[in-house]
Amino acid sequence: MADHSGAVTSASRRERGVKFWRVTRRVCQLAATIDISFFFLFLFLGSPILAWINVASVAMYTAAYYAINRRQNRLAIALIWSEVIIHSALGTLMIGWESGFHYYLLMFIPTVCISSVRPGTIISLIVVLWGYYIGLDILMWFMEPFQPIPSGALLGVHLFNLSVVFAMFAYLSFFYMRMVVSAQRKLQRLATVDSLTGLLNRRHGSDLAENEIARFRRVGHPVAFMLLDVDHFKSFNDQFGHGTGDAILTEIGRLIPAQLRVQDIAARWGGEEFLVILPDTKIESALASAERIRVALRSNDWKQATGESIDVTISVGVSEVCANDDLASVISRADRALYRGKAGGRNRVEQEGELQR
Ligand SMILES: Nc1nc2c(ncn2[C@@H]2O[C@H](COP(=O)(O)OP(=O)(O)OP(=O)(O)O)[C@@H](O)[C@H]2O)c(=O)[nH]1
Repeated sequence: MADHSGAVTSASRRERGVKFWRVTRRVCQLAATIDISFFFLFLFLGSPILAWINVASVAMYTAAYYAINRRQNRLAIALIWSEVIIHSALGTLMIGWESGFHYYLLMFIPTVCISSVRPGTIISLIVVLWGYYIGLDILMWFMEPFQPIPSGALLGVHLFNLSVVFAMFAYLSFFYMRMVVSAQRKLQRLATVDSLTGLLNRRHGSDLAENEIARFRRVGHPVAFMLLDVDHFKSFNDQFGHGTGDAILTEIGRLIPAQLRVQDIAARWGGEEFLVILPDTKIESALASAERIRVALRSNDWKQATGESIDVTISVGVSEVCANDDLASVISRADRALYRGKAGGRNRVEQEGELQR
């Protein structure tokens, strides 16, 4: 089987990138809105310089927003970094460390970590940020702010800045958590599901089959197995092409579970071979299920599913787990029954040991 892991990794990286830029665009909108409210607040407080700094900030966030829309991502990042670095420094220098403008610098830590840059770059950026933050802190120990505002207003600005940074941290953490959970789900799906049929893949099917055999040993509830194989499948490939062959397998992946109970487990076992595990099922009921599947395939509208006027049939071998069975032995009995079905003319269900139909 071809190794698609490289393609999968780059696809998930691309998707992570798309989400990252979507969030960054939202952050630009939010930051611009906050800066507009700061403009009016500082005008009200009689600090026109600080008010006009916020106008410049709104312009930078708007430019960054449109840069992301035009996929000029480097420009967008440069604008956002510059805005936060300059604005937090100017706010601190003008009205003091207590203004809390420096908290915005801390936002870079999660932002840098969830962007797609290399670990070495992340560490360097965080070290530079740390130096800048500490430098600003030390500077403010030795100098008075250029344009102090009344202490009540200073407290208000401090609390507002602190709250915004809290909210942004929460938002980024939530976004990151959602990204991790969705990546985990995708990986789990890739590791357990057959991409063509949507059924479980062989490895996961084997694991669940082993579990059922272990459960049989523990509690003694019956477990039945079916091996299903498409008849003359090669001829469909040869006559109509691999695409039609794939469409047949996909349709079978839809038809088999439709005939099963929720607790039954269907897996793609090989190319055109499927395994069904029926927990709490004696062989008689398993034969009835197998027969239902056989009839459902036989009477399916294959023209609609594949675009070709074809008849698709399957042969099925059924076995039931007995004492001292392992996966190999119970599958091998189903396989022998399946082989008898093929030898007996195909399109039939066979039980281990004796002829069923
Ligand atoms: N289109 C398609 N073909 C597959 C896939 N996996 C396996 N095959 C083909 O399935 C065919 C299986 O052929 P055979 O093992 O000879 O079996 P058959 O033609 O079904 O004959 P019987 O089982 O004896 O009825 C081979 O030609 C494989 O190339 C797949 O994912 N897609």
